[in-house]
Amino acid sequence: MVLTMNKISKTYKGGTKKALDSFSTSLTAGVYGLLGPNGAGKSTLMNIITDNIKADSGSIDYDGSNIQKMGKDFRNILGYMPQHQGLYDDFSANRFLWYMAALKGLKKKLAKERIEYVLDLVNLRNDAHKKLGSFSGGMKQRILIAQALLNDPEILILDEPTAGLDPKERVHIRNFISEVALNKIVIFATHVVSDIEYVAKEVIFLKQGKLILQDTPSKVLSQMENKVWQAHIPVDKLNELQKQYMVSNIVGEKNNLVAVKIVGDNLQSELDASPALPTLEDIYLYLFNDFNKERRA
Ligand SMILES: Nc1ncnc2c1ncn2[C@@H]1O[C@H](COP(=O)(O)OP(=O)(O)OP(=O)(O)O)[C@@H](O)[C@H]1O
Repeated sequence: MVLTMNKISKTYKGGTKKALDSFSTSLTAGVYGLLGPNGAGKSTLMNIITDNIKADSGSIDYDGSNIQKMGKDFRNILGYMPQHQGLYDDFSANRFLWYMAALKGLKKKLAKERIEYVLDLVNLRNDAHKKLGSFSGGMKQRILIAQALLNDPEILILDEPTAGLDPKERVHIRNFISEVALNKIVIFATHVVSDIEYVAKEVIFLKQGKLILQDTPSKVLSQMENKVWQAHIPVDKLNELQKQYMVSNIVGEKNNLVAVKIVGDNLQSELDASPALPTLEDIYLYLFNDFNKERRA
């Protein structure tokens, strides 16, 4: 089970910059967290893998076969949960899944089995006859993941599956994703770094269409030593500090002091700071904030 992307590039009609710029990687079973700010190219990449849009150049192979040539055979092993999927509010969950199963071309007997299976998997069996319009945000996300799993895909693509969820639902969904990922390639695109910190086998950072870093969370964290610092400063210096540095965390302390976590290069002497343990979120800020660019310039 290997999905290989070879130098994929895409510029939209009328666009001046590349939405994807020679993107290459190789994915095997497990969860890949796809991280990047708005406009980094995440949706473009997912739309190219799912064949919703065509790349200008480059190719994608699955187990050595070109996915364009595989055609329907590739679509049959793909599950996709798009970011903005219109839900049919008047449909019951059950009817929605039957409808999606028909679109995927599942035969009636198999569709019945799979619908029962996915309803159990996402813990919505008892709500299957309720209208989607009455579902909570978390239930809606779960039914959308369920439809992506109807064909038991080998490749599962999830575009912001935890958007708009409360912390409990969020933990529930991500645990569920790591469970189903045991024998699937899962691409999990998100802005919420903490969602993938604990479930991703590898994290892929995408910036302006380019892959800038891909590694296991622990290796990414270890590469970022000496980029995250902590200092204790008087509270009245906080505003000034935030104008000059990327402050990732602030905690009030006694005696008008605040403990701050700051992300950036060589801050030890400048700020009388000591090294702090980085989180993936700190690394995201380091890679995507403009403070470092300005400071390096
Ligand atoms: N249909 C389109 N036509 C023209 N430009 C587009 C189109 N879709 C995306 N773009 C541009 O391509 C670039 C990549 O966009 P893309 O939607 O892939 O990013 P993203 O990482 O998914 O962003 P977000 O997190 O906001 O969903 C952006 O500069 C965007 O403006």
